[in-house]
Amino acid sequence: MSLSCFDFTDKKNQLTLEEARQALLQPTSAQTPAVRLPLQQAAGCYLAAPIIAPINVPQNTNSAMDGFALKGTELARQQQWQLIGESLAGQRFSGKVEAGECVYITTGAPLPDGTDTVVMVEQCQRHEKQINISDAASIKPGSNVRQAGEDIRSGQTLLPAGQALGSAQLGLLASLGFSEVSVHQPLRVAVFSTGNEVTAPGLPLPGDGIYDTNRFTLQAMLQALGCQVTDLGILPDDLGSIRAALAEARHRHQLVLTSGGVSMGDADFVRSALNELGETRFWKLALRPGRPFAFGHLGQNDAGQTCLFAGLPGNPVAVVVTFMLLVQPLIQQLQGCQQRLPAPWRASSIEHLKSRTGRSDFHRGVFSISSNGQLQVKTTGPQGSGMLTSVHQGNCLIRIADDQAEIPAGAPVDIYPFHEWLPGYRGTAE
Ligand SMILES: Nc1nc2c(c(=O)[nH]1)N[C@H]1C(S)=C(S)[C@@H](COP(=O)(O)OP(=O)(O)OC[C@H]3O[C@@H](n4cnc5c(N)ncnc54)[C@H](O)[C@@H]3O)O[C@H]1N2
Ligand code: MOO
Repeated sequence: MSLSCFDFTDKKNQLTLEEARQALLQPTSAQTPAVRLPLQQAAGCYLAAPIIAPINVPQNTNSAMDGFALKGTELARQQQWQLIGESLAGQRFSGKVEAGECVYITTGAPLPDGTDTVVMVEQCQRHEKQINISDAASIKPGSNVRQAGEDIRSGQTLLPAGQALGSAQLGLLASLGFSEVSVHQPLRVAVFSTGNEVTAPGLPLPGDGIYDTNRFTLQAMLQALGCQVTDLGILPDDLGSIRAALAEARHRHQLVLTSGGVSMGDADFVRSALNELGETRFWKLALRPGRPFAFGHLGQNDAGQTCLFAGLPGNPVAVVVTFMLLVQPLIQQLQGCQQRLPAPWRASSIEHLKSRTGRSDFHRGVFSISSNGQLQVKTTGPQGSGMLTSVHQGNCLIRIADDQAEIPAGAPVDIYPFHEWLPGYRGTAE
């Protein structure tokens, strides 16, 4: 559908999740530039260039155990060896080992010339310079040895451009000797909450107030995606204040997120401010929770770049769901992530689930493996979009698709596991 002729007042003409994703991702393919960061600051970032291994890992063929290094073919025909020296991790034995000789070796030390096998100390008896191995014939030549380059070969393309950097990848980079890495610049994202009732935690709660939840869920999710986040506090329901704050924020950020004030109420000014400063690309989704969701841009920032904008709904669960399904893929694309969105899993629904055709419902669910090994799912209970405990108690979203009015008990349903979809996910203690 053409977005320029999209009728925002037409209730039937809401974008499906897939249409919204397409609209979010296509026109905004520009990725953040490459920067070099120390490994300690690169967690969550995406590689700007492939990583080619400059060395073998391990560098040398070395011992996997503390023991005695010898020539493996000798094990079949003798039980005694002459100890001629030692090879320690960081201090190798530089001589050559001849027939009938062995060298004491510690884990990680390079194998001396003339040896290819390590026998663990537990399998040997030592008498001065003589080493006896009673059951030598049962030990396989080549045992307890790690070959040079067996993990990473010099010249190998180890990681592709666009790879997300987590603990394993940062460890691999360090193992190759890199102290810095070229990544796409973390996206600078500003976060506001809006609403006269919204109260900062730590302050007394007014009689008609509600504590601000969304700035904190949003910041945690953004940080887990490696973004550079600015917390810009809470804005009142006032067009002038919202417009001024957004106009200011666009100069130092590439993306601005707000929550609340994006629906149909008299105090919902976010879209008006968006239209005055820049443009609304789309608003309103066939999605629950998450129907009021505005996406567009706030005009250009100081560097002449367009500052993108997403106005998320106020309800705390709608914030998490729309972030997971829409904002996250946008951020990943902007930060240079090459990985595709994970495919949903198929699980059997334990419960009868109801929805309405023409929109996608996302319930919070708990998946598990049944006694006969089948993936099954049930909801967390009541599904109000203000009930954030449902996200804490769940481990997935259950999707009741646009063309489904119900899911009978026992029928298959798509689920979106939080460990793949919810940035910064931590499970319940159970
Ligand atoms: N006539 C209509 N009314 C509503 C519609 C609609 O389409 N037509 N949509 C409903 C849906 S669905 C949602 S979701 C909400 C979202 O509306 P807004 O984005 O304008 O959000 P608010 O009205 O400002 O707030 C909704 C709800 O969330 C609470 N809230 C807001 N910000 C925070 C925060 N930072 N932390 C915690 N809780 C927050 C707020 O107090 C409200 O209870 O609109 C429906 N109405
Ligand atoms: O669609 Mo609202 O986003 O139910 O919470």
